[in-house]
Amino acid sequence: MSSINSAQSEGPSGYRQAVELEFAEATKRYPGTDSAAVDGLSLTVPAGEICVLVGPSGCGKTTAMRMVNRMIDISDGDILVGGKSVKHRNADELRREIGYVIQQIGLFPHRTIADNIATVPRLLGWSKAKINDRVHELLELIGLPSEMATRYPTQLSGGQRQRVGVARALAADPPLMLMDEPFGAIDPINRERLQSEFLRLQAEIRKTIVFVTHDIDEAIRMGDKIAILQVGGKLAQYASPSEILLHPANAFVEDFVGADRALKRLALLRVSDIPRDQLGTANGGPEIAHDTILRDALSDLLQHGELHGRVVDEHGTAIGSLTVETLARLAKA
Ligand SMILES: Nc1ncnc2c1ncn2[C@@H]1O[C@H](COP(=O)(O)OP(=O)(O)OP(=O)(O)O)[C@@H](O)[C@H]1O
Repeated sequence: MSSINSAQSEGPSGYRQAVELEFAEATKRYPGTDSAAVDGLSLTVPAGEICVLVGPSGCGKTTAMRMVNRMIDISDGDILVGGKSVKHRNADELRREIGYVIQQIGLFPHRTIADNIATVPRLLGWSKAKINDRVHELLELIGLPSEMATRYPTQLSGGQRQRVGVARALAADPPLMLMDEPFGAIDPINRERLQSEFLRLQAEIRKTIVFVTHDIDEAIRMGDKIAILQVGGKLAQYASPSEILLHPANAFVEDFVGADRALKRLALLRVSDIPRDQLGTANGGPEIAHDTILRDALSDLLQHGELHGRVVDEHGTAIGSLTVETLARLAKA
C-alpha cells in the first residue's frame, strides 16, 4: 500500500515488523505508598494485536502502559519489547520507537499540523523531502485533506485533532503503539467513527497496540484481547472479548462487563458467522442481510414483531431462516 511506503523503506526487509510485548510480573509501587499501583502483571501481547487495558478508575491502567516506554520506572518484574527488557534501553531511544497517543493535550499548539506529525522523523534526522512525503502520506491515511498540513491544532475539530495525534504516533512507523484513552474526549457518535476508522487502519498497518480505556464497550470493540484490571493493579482476566463475555473469570469481571453481556456478545457476531446448518429453511419474515450484526438482526425482528426472518446472501437469494430462539441461544452459547 503506497501510503506507508516511505516509512516501510526504513526497515531491513522494507517493512517494520510489529513486535511482541510481554509484561513479566511487572510491578509498580509509587514512593510513599503501601500498596502497589500495578501488582505482578503478567501477560503477552502477540505482535500485531490490540490489547486493551480496561478497569475502574485508579486500577493502574495508565501506570501499566507508561512503564512500557519508561515514562514510569518499573519497581519489580520486567517488560520485554521484542524479547528485550525495556529496563536496559536508553529511555529516549525507546520512546522514539514506541508511538504514543493520549487524550486531547497531545498536539503542540504553536506548531502546524505538518510540524506536529513530523516531530519524531525530525528527531530521527530524516531529510526534509522525506518528512514532507511522509506527512502527506499520513494525512491521506487518516483521511484528512492535504491542505490541513498548514493549519494549527485549534483550527481543527476534536475528532480531526485525534486523527492527527494518531498520525503523529505513526510517523516513524513504530512497531508498537501505546494509546491512552485516545478517543475519550470525543462525543459518542464521532468516537464510534474514529474507532472503526482506526480498526480499518490497523488491518493495514498491523501494529502491536496497547490501548487504555475505562469503557468496556470500547474495549470489546477494539480489543483482540482485553486485560481487565482490578483496583490494586491486579489482573482479573486476560482473554478475547467473546471469551470475557461468555466466561467472566469472577464476580468482579461479571459485574464490570455488565448485565447486558448477552447483547454485547450478539454485537460481536454477524449472521454469516452462524453455521448454515443452524439456519432453518427460509419461510418468510423480514429480510435479513447475511452480513447483519446479530444484535441488529434481533432488534429488526422485535421491531417487526416477528419470531423469524429470511436470511439473504449478497445476491438477495434466500439462504435460510434466523429465529429469535437461535439468537437467544447464541447470546448464551
Ligand atoms: N505519581 C503518583 N504517585 C503516587 N500514586 C500515584 C501516582 N500516579 C498514580 N498513582 C496511584 O496509582 C494508582 C493507579 O493510577 P493510574 O493512573 O495508573 O490508574 P488508572 O487506571 O489509569 O486510572 P484512571 O482511569 O482514573 O485514569 C492510583 O491509586 C493512583 O492514585
